[in-house]
Amino acid sequence: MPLLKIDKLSKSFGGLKAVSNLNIEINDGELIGLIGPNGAGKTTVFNLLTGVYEPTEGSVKFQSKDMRGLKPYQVTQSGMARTFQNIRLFSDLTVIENVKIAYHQRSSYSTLSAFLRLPSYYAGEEEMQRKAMELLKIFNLEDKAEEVAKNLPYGEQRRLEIARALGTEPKLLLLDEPAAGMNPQETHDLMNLIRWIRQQFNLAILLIEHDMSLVMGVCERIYVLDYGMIIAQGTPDEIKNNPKVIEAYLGEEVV
Ligand SMILES: Nc1ncnc2c1ncn2[C@@H]1O[C@H](COP(=O)(O)OP(=O)(O)OP(=O)(O)O)[C@@H](O)[C@H]1O
Repeated sequence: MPLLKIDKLSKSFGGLKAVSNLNIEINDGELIGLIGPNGAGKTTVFNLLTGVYEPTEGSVKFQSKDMRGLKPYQVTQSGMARTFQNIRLFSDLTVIENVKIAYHQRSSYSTLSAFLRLPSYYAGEEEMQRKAMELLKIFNLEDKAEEVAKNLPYGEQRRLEIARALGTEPKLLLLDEPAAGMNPQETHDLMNLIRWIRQQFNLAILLIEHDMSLVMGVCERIYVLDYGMIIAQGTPDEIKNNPKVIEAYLGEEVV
């Protein structure tokens, strides 16, 4: 069984079919791209996967489990984490608190032990602090641990958002335009980071991105959406040379 199986998924908003008859499969550890013009339906796919929207039709199976009706926090607990096109951090909390919240979503100690401040609560807290610091080190943010998130430069906020998503220990990470607003050097560093994360954390990644150097550089397979429908899928080379994709999205200059 694939890690994720999207089967004939559709979503309508009134008369608009934002996603139409979508079929996608992702296996363990794959790095997959989802590209297409503005308004093609890419973020809607993420919202369908993460329980923000209910599908109009079709199904999503993740680790063989039917995801229908799950709330976003239940989707996170089941092992799928995401970042957002417009960064969504807890902007008034510190950097480390942002990551610890993610671990709390997965915490092993009970609410009762937290309430009663039992030893298991303190052990859990210490463990979380340690793990959160480790993550911050990986993302080169350990010196910023006690800074308020909103005071970080843009590129660091993006990295923190990815770190926080990883704190929930996902098997599938959904990245929505992680390179948006980054300069070429930051985008290049992000490319290496994405590759490294996949290996280090042993997870699959589904990446929405308009920066073609990033998508073509890291993805093994790419799905192309246009008007809510998949118009092509294949390796980066196949996608670059697909006439339908060139016409709908890439233009002549990429070829
Ligand atoms: N909650 C909503 N209500 C009504 N229409 C919506 C809603 N969410 C998305 N849409 C519409 O669905 C279509 C797909 O939008 P979506 O944001 O998924 O596209 P996208 O491919 O992510 O675009 P972009 O690359 O610009 O982020 C658009 O026409 C959008 O206006």
